Amino acid sequence: MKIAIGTKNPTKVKAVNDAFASFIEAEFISTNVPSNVSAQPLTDLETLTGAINRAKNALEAERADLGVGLEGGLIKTDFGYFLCNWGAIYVKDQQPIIAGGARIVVPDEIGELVFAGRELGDVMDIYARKKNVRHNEGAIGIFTNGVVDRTTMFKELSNLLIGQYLYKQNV
Ligand SMILES: O=P(O)(O)OP(=O)(O)OP(=O)(O)OC[C@H]1O[C@@H](n2cnc3c(O)ncnc32)[C@H](O)[C@@H]1O
Ligand SMILES: [Mg+2]
Repeated sequence: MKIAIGTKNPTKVKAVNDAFASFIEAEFISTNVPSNVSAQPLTDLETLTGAINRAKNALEAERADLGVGLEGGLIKTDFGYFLCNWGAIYVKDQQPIIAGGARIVVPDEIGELVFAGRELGDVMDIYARKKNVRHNEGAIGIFTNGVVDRTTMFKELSNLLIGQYLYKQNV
């Protein structure tokens, strides 16, 4: 089976490889495809739509059997700004399989900059005085003191995806 992952971000690619390879034998290809939503999604619906679009676009771009999309966003609630993450598996002519990832609060100053138009990845680099946080521990890694990094978070999300995929194979 050929699996196309709609990103070149190493945290996402490693997460999907690690999670899926425990359960199915496949050739994994990572491919840069559009999410067809903004670079910085600001609602759950926009983030989820980005994940589904990436999965579908990856499948089509690579003529794969299965496409995977993972998307990160930031949402505003009455209790502050939260990281949000969504993922999708797309198989041709089937309803996408979807799953949500971890969400934690980030400081208001971060949320305000992102809602004013900045990308979270760029804001995090300035805030943490680091380079390329998005390809490493991620905002989630910074704000959990390294306990849960971006790869670990996306791996758990990928487990929710592959688990549902396997369940559906048997019904
Ligand atoms: O190459 P892609 O797959 O697009 O990877 P990305 O790091 O840009 O990730 P997303 O597009 O899924 O995330 C949307 C935006 O939110 C940022 N972002 C989301 N979660 C993050 C995190 O945990 N740490 C740092 N930046 C994050 C990210 O850098 C983008 O600006
Ligand atoms: Mg991006």
